[in-house]
Amino acid sequence: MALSLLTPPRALRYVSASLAAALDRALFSPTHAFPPAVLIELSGLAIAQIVAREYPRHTYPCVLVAAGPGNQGADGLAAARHLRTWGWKIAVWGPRLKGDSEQLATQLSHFDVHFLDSDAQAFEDYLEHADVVLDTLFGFSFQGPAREPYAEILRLLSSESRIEFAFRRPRPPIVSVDIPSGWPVDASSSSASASSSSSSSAAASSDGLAPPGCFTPQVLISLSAPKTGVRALVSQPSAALAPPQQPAQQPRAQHAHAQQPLKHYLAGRFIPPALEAELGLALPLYEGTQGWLDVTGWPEMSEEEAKALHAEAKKRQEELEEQGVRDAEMAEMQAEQEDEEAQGADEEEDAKTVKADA
Ligand SMILES: NC(=O)C1=CN([C@@H]2O[C@H](COP(=O)(O)OP(=O)(O)OC[C@H]3O[C@@H](n4cnc5c(N)ncnc54)[C@H](O)[C@@H]3O)[C@@H](O)[C@H]2O)[C@H](O)CC1
Repeated sequence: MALSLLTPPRALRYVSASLAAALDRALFSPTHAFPPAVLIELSGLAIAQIVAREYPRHTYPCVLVAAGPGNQGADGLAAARHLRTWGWKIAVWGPRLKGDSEQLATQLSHFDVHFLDSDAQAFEDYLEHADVVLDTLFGFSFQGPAREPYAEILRLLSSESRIEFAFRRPRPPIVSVDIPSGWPVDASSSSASASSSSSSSAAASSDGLAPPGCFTPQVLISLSAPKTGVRALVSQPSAALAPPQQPAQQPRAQHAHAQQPLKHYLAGRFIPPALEAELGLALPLYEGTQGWLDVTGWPEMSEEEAKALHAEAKKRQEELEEQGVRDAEMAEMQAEQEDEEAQGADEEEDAKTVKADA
């Protein structure tokens, strides 16, 4: 099959948790030299832009950010800072922030952000005020089942656990990053085979997509590449019917989130081409200057397409490297030629001076 990298298929290649972790390690390594804080900022900016696009401030003025203990929590805090500077009201629930997250929390403390107490009750109380929940609890390093205090937050977010609050405002829509928190990061092609990673005694979710005891988000933002654990969620038939480029803008009070088709975005436009080729990621092309891409309804890439893209990416990389070597050789030859010319001019000048002196 003849495929050109200029027109990659509108299809997605899923990665396992171990491949996602290998990608992170490579990006952070001296070879690629990305400090985690830089990638967290880039991810945070894209996440904030997507939240702003899907949930405009006039209708969804208050965002509750659930920040986990790892880098995903830091992504959420970076997004929170951007959203705050753009005018959203922000509350953060994040009981164990360390490293980059601690620094981001310090930054946020100067932006009039409301930090909730670390108990689950504080989170539950604030759910009544929030218009959107940004779920940045766990990313690809999650290994279920969730431990407290996170397990209780996941229970609060799962629709079935909200029945007792039916007389209150409906649960706000949830934006999840990489993997809805609580879901297994690695899964086969069917949601039925996804093992419970949260409350093992909970019933299956009402939409049949989420593993038992887990919630289904309205928006999913995959960073770098979608993880195998979201296959079933992303490929649900209603997702394919979602009109592209149309944000979900119903007022919060009427937000029938359970019926909303999932919006799926890809962000993380920072993967060096050589690394993409090396890991066989077969990433789609981003548009213009945007750091995110709406991939709602995109099907899974076939093995054949992935192999063809991988081969082409490798070939292109080799060509770039060869071109680089040729450019370097040309530059060296040019520099040598200039040196020789300069030396010749000096000798000519010296000869003239000697002649004049004589
Ligand atoms: N290349 C990229 O796309 C980038 C993605 N980024 C984001 O980073 C996360 C992955 O970050 P990492 O720190 O490796 O892991 P997590 O955020 O998933 O959290 C690990 C953290 O959670 C604890 N933990 C794990 N399982 C449990 C559990 N069952 N109960 C309680 N706690 C648990 C664990 O101990 C750690 O403390 C990725 O998803 C992206 O969101 C970066 O921005 C960089 C680039």
